[in-house]
Amino acid sequence: MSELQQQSPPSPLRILVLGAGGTGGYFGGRLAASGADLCFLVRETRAKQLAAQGLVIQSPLGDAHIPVRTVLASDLADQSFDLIVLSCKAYDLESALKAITPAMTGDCSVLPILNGLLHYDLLDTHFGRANVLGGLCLISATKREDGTIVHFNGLAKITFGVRDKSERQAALVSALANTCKAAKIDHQATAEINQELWNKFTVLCSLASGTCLMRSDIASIMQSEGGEAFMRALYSECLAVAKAWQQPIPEWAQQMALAALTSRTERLKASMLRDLEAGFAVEAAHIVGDMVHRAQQKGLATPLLQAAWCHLQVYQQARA
Ligand SMILES: NC(=O)C1=CN([C@@H]2O[C@H](COP(=O)(O)OP(=O)(O)OC[C@H]3O[C@@H](n4cnc5c(N)ncnc54)[C@H](OP(=O)(O)O)[C@@H]3O)[C@@H](O)[C@H]2O)C=CC1
Ligand SMILES: CC(C)(CO)C(=O)C(=O)O
Repeated sequence: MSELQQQSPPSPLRILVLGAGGTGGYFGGRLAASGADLCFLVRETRAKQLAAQGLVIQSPLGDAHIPVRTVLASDLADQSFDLIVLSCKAYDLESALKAITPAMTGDCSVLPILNGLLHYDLLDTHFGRANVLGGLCLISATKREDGTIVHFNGLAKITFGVRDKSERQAALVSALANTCKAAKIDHQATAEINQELWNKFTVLCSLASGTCLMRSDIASIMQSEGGEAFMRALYSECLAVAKAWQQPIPEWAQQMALAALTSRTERLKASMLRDLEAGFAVEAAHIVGDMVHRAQQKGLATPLLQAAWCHLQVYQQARA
């Protein structure tokens, strides 16, 4: 546990989770199951589903069937929260921001757990940088059509922290860490969230670009001639972008990333590929497009990322 957890937190934390999908449903469900003061902000179809059957999680870490509280955006105005966890897809950000705005009163802060970085500009503009924590999660999970949250492996970790020094936010981070601890959720309250965000952005962007271009998981890519060199070259392009943006990826994080990106045993694929295989919208602009644009702004050539970005745009055009 980090030094941030030493401070005295507001307790119990009143949490609103926007979205009860793969990530929000999993982590919010685990928190609710432990007795946390938590409510899901959902749309009508999901509200009906959750009212009828509760939140159902299928996971190697334990199946669960949890009665949960929900609220619609139209009924949010009179309720107050300490923390809003934002777990929508990037392409839903505009509607999500509109939905949570009535609840962003008093000392309430927002913790996004989306992949990527671009949403921070939007959130800072809407709610003020001092009210926006940094967050990410490591998990492979999806919401099935029947509403069940299916978690694919044993990894389910959430990482969060204060982006700038702030005692108020440090206390909130500390309270959230305690709440996660009580729910036995693997979590990390970090003083280095900006670095962690770049560590994840670079590995996720490589994984999404590589697995979406090849329409296959990492272990299969490794079986092809040049597959490992391809994944390493993709990651190198992302590392160069991180360095140019003054957030070089530390050696230990590079080693961990490369172990995952070149694993011969893990059938690892990005959630973006799962969405693409299902014919759904993808967060291409938010992840791969953003990395390419950041490279361009620093005068860097990223031919492999560019190929993935073109490929994903073509998918989106065909889908439209
Ligand atoms: N799934 C994974 O394995 C991982 C995903 N991530 C990242 O986490 C983020 C979320 O992904 P994931 O949880 O998979 O996404 P999902 O699509 O599974 O869940 C998002 C949920 O947000 C809800 N939502 C969107 N807009 C609104 C709104 N205006 N009001 C209320 N609810 C809303 C959707 O509701 P509705 O059902 O009504 O559409 C949906 O259920 C993404 O950035 C993703 O890249 C990160 C790590 C792993
Ligand atoms: C890399 C991974 C699986 C880690 O959570 C992820 O974030 C994603 O696929 O979206």
